[in-house]
Amino acid sequence: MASSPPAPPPPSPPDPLPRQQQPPAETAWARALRKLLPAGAPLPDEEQLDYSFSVDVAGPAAERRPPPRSSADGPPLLPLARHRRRISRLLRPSAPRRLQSPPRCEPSPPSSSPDATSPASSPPRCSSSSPPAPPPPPPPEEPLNQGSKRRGACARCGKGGIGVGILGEREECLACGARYCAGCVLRAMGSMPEGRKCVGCIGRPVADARRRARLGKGSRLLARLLAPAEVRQVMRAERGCAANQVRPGEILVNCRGLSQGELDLLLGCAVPPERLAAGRYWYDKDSGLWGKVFINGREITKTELRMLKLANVQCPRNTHFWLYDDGSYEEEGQNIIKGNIWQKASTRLIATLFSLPIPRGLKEDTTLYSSRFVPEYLEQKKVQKLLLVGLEGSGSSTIFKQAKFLYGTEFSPEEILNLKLMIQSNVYKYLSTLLEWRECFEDEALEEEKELGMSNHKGDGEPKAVQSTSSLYSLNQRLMHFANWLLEIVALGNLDAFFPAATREYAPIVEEVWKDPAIQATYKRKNELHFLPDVASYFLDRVVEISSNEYEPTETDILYAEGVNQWNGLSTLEFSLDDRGPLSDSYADKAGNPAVQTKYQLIRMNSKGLTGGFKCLGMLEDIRAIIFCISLADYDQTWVQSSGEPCNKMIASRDLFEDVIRHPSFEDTPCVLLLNKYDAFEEKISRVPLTVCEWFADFSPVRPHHTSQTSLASHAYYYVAVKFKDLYSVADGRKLFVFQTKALERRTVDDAFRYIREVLRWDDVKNSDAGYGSADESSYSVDMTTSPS
Ligand SMILES: Nc1nc2c(ncn2[C@@H]2O[C@H](COP(=O)(O)OP(=O)(O)OP(=O)(O)O)[C@@H](O)[C@H]2O)c(=O)[nH]1
Ligand SMILES: [Mg+2]
Repeated sequence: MASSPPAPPPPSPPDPLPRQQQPPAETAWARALRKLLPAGAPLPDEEQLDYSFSVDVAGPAAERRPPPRSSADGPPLLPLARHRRRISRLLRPSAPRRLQSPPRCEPSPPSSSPDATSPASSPPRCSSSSPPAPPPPPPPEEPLNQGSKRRGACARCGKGGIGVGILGEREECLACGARYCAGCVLRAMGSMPEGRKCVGCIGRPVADARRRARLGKGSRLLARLLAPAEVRQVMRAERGCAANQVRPGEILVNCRGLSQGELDLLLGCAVPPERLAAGRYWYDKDSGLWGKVFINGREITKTELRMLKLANVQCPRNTHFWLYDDGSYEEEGQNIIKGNIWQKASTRLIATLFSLPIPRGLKEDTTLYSSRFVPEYLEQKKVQKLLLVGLEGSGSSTIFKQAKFLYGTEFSPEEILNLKLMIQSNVYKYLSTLLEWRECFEDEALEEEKELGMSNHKGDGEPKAVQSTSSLYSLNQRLMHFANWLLEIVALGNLDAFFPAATREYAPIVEEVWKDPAIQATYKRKNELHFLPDVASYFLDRVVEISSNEYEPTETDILYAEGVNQWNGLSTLEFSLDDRGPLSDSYADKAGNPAVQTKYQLIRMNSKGLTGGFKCLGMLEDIRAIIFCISLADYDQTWVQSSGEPCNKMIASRDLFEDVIRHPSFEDTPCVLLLNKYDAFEEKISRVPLTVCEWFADFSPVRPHHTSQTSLASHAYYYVAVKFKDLYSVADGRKLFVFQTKALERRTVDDAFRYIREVLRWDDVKNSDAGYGSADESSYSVDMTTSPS
């Protein structure tokens, strides 16, 4: 898909003929019939015509989609962008009331009558204020003469089809494989209660493996025809409906078909296989591995291969391994143990993330390691593992990257390439956020103008002035085309399929959109734009440069890029803090003995990796400290929970924090809370009161007149820190260590790690019963101004 993206501006469906320009129906029938009959033969009466055969008529498209209406008539009938705009509004609690006024286009509930753009059985669509009368519901339609049609022809209307886009796209029935053009797909598939199936195929299974792989994945054609919310509904139905699930007899395990009970058991287990497809499987009871695949004489799956690569197992093609139940492996017949795939905790963690099984009791049976080869884990005893977590956008990856820069580990070419690709595709995410907000602001401006016009004409008896259709936030038509196309791709979650492969091609138009006065006016209101990171303009300003093939991210680019790698789940970094970097030369601490170098392993896990009941956390052994990162500037931001409900982002962070610290694996693990983005917090606090976050509702600083912004920020910072400390200690009197960072400033990150080192020393002393910890805990705070205790 990425290799052949559509050229911008995206093809819009060809404008249908206005009703009055259509040829009369009789003429069209007559012309079509004349082609079929011998020359000179008389035409039969209309009553004798067989209406079921397909005729290539230019007119019907006009019935499906009415001609574009002028603004005076009201909004167009199916403006996908309007749906998106409402989503943005949902996420914008501070939206002015007038924005909540009756939307111009509401998705109607499934039972409501359809509008003129769709047949009666099509999914709920946009209703207009005065929809034309709906056509009678069409009978279920079977694909016509499929066999006799040309390859790629529409199964309903024959060759060309009506409304086929420039791309000539087709939508395929998942059950029978009949393909329909844009003009016919909704007629042939109706309301798609089981997803993309002809009406006649409803209830039939999806047997073909290729089609099964497409279940629940959107298509461009559908995105053009339906609103994003409708597409999501269809995709949900496609994935979830009973008829589309794999049948037990189709799953052959060790040559035997499963029973319904066995299948239920499989799907209901703790780690059910995702996208289970029909086929022959094997299951190896000893190793716990299963798949279609050659370990212990069997070929392994792609995911397992990926996992083995991450575990640094060299897997050249056609190599045959023998894997023992303790995880050690050798090449078949060689009798030399090459390693142990479960040896590293990180491998076990990765396996969990991939939902792969891990042999039980491995932890207890330490003799397993020593019996075969010299264990690396003995080395790990010296390594202090630090788990770095935080909600998305909190700055944890920036802290991780700063540590990498600070403590001397270079980014590998592969990592840099990953970052490059990430930067390139992020530009499109930033632009799409701006485009969504532009729509909101445009509507807001037009509504305001309308209200103003109405109040000006109140009582003067004059007819209402014609409402303007453009505002400061309006884009020209060409850029609008691109904007709509981009937003549709984003709404479908298909962005990664298009970008960054297509970035070079689109860079000039992205630059044009970014520089357009409408987008610049939108960006000026960046304080209102949720989901737009501060770094958006930094990258958008250089979109042409960063989209080129030759682009090499600079150190600042790497730092500003959101994330560590594309996969962005788990990253590890080993370092030694006592190694003096250039920044720490001036550091006052001379107490540490440079000869004793403690090694640290920083394990950064993003919040997505924490999903699934936090089971991954249990896989992490010997975590010496948790570093939880929170963005202070999030107190007025909105976050969308996994349930789809919007909530305050600080509260979402608090909930994640609680989940992590209350995890049984970390009962005795010290925790350091990094309150990050203090720079942004300082700038924001005088503009937006801290009390907008309901958790901070009782924040009432004593504010003498001369109180500066800085001291207000520091008051607020202490208040937030104490809130978290109270939360932490409430259960069992544990002490939370808090430190303030501005992750973009390297020195603050260096200070944070040195503070963490002090915390670990304090914890060691406390645990060794030397009475050190009880003496004076706060003496281990590096700086009272940053570390409230
Ligand atoms: N102003 C400011 N911006 C920061 C700070 N720390 C990080 N950022 C920016 O905030 C954005 C998000 O930071 P990340 O480090 O990617 O956040 P994260 O926690 O890793 O988020 P995910 O990678 O999405 O899980 C990036 O654009 C950073 O450049 C800070 O201290 N101040
Ligand atoms: Mg990030």
